[in-house]
Amino acid sequence: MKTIALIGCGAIGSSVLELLSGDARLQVRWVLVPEVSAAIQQTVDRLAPQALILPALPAEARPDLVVECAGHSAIEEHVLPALARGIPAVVASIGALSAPGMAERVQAAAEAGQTQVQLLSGAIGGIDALAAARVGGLEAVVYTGRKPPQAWSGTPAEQVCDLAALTEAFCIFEGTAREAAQLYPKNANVAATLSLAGLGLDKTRVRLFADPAVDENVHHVEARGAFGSMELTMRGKPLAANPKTSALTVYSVVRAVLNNVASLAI
Ligand SMILES: NC(=O)C1=CN([C@@H]2O[C@H](COP(=O)(O)OP(=O)(O)OC[C@H]3O[C@@H](n4cnc5c(N)ncnc54)[C@H](OP(=O)(O)O)[C@@H]3O)[C@@H](O)[C@H]2O)C=CC1
Ligand SMILES: O=C([O-])CC(=O)C(=O)O
Repeated sequence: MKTIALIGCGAIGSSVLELLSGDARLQVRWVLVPEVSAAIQQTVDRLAPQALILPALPAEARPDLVVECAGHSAIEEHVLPALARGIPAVVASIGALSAPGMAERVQAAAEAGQTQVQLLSGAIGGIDALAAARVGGLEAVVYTGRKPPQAWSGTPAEQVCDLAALTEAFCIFEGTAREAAQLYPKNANVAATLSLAGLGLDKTRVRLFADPAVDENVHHVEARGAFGSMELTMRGKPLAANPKTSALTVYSVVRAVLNNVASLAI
């Protein structure tokens, strides 16, 4: 049986616990969160009663896999130390790698621990195709993210428009994937993922829209290069517990965990 340390127990983490509970091939033994709320305690009691809820992984703990679904700060706080100790990790908060030097630090920690960090595809598809296309050479990758106005609450979008009063789509951001990931840490992880798979954080063009006409998180990707071209639209249903986050992100985390314990991985 493989043991897991889950980092974060919010909209994604609690749904991941739900979907993994009862699988005899694995056990979530640690849930790492800054503070234990009553809601988290109840969720863990119900879905992973054997798990310890802690602010950090104890020095003697040795999970087979660390699963991050917490937020950008969790990379520095939990993922880097785990990798350096030789514990493999799967990561959802990919935008964290847009901070200066962070992608290099993550790689160096995995090398020091002789292990591997897997950047999850999360809410977007086509990462396999884009990463393969990069081998032949890419010319352009453009990402457009479109979410309902309330998904942008508490973000810098509030400084450029009145979200509640929008009657048509409003472009809240245009720039590079690096800038998008820094400005919108809870909404532009997909932009970072596409750029790390493809043309890089500084050459991937990004536009973000608050759009009252949509009730899904719509991700559109256009890429061209030596391979030919691709165009992809994902219409992700948001999680009820967090409208910023698409349900597919949960399934992507679960897929990665199950691939770790399966005899046949896909
Ligand atoms: N790759 C992708 O496609 C996507 C990636 N994401 C990433 O996943 C993250 C989580 O999303 P979601 O579950 O919807 O967010 P929520 O806000 O619902 O949950 C976040 C959880 O993580 C905890 N947390 C925050 N910071 C830390 C930390 N440093 N260490 C441990 N736990 C921490 C929070 O605790 P508390 O409430 O006490 O702060 C909370 O339990 C997003 O912030 C984003 O970075 C999200 C969507 C798509
Ligand atoms: O879940 C989504 O639709 C995408 C998202 O929040 C992100 O890219 O950070």
